[in-house]
Amino acid sequence: MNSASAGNTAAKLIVGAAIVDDLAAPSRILVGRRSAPEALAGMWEFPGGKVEPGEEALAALHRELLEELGITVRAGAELAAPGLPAWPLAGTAVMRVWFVQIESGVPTALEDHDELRWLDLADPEPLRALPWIPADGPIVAELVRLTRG
Ligand SMILES: Nc1nc2c([nH]c(=O)n2[C@H]2C[C@H](O)[C@@H](COP(=O)(O)OP(=O)(O)OP(=O)(O)O)O2)c(=O)[nH]1
Repeated sequence: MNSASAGNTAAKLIVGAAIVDDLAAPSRILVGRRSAPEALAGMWEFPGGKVEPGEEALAALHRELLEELGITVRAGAELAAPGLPAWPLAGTAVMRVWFVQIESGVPTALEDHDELRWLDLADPEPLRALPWIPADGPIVAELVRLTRG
């Protein structure tokens, strides 16, 4: 069993994507506003979703991005939680996040989102100011720290 599937046995594993314009020199990120369920509607997130039983984390990320946004991506480094195997979310859920770059497709809100937005990483205030799912706050802070240069 590898570390990705091991993480799935202890807690519900979610995967998310920090979709950047260029993995080598990220200057913009694409974020999504949830349309469902009702409790999360209107909040912004890293597109992604639940890892299915027996599924590898990165395979789940590719599947979710194709289903939700109609894109294929190249995955880069993990946006890791310092000192933790994954970012804690509400309840027992945890999330692993990877930087990805679009390989094909035009991102479109096909399901789970009602708005997608590209935001500048060099001017992170509008990014920070979005009403994120509360658990994502520390992830956004780490994203800004890593990409600000
Ligand atoms: N995708 C995503 N989910 C997040 C983030 N932050 C956060 O707390 N979550 C939570 C919200 C949900 O409770 C859970 C992800 O579930 P989901 O509804 O996106 O999963 P899914 O697409 O597989 O949905 P489904 O099969 O249950 O319909 O993780 C985030 O940044 N991205």
